[in-house]
Amino acid sequence: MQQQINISQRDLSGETLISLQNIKKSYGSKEVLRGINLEIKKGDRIGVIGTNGAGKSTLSEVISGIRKPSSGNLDVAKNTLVGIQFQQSKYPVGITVYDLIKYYLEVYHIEIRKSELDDLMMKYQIIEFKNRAVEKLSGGQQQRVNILLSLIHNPDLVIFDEISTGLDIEVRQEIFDFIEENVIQKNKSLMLVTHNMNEIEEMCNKFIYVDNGVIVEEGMVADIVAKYGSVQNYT
Ligand SMILES: Nc1ncnc2c1ncn2[C@@H]1O[C@H](COP(=O)(O)OP(=O)(O)OP(=O)(O)O)[C@@H](O)[C@H]1O
Repeated sequence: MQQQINISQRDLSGETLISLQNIKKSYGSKEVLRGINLEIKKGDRIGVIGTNGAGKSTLSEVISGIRKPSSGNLDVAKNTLVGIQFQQSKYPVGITVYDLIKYYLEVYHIEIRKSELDDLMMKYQIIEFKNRAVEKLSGGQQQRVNILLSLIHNPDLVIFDEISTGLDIEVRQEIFDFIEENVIQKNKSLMLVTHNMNEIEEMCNKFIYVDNGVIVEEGMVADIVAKYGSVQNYT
């Protein structure tokens, strides 16, 4: 049977950036998303919780537009820019950090002064290895590059998938401060896929709990904290 997929960029009502209705995604015969309904509004910071294999990364990839759903409706408000930091990234062999960043700047037509770019690379603590090939970096160094690239075009919605993997405490704090300043304080939207409940409490105002390809619970982080003392106690 032919499944119906509708993906459209259009004017959405109010503050809605992205709307998913009955989104399903299968890999072969395996149905990984089984009917997701979700509305992402301007300023929403949604923590995505769930067990391994629940479908969280697949959902992130569908929302970012990089993976096509098998069926359902995906509406994106006109001119919405999305950024995504993947859990695992592979770049062309031999390309340097600096050339990769310059490539992203060109693709998004972003004009930035050399001094600004140096400041940014300093903040992410990647300046010292900017001329090294990306595949030669450590996991944490690559993660810093991935996070920088997910935010470089100043997206309306940014999706982080296990953002803290490989980051030491000091770099993590720098990056979280940058996100606070450039995403949270600017009332932009974010989705944070994580197994770390403290991160959800720190960065998110909403949460969804994904189990076996469906959202089984959703609500406000403040309500969870009021009821259970912390998000940690809720899960
Ligand atoms: N490209 C793919 N081809 C086939 N199966 C896939 C593919 N990507 C993911 N899967 C399968 O889909 C299911 C959901 O995977 P997904 O990565 O979306 O879950 P997740 O909730 O993000 O898991 P985790 O917490 O372990 O990262 C898993 O069983 C996974 O093996």
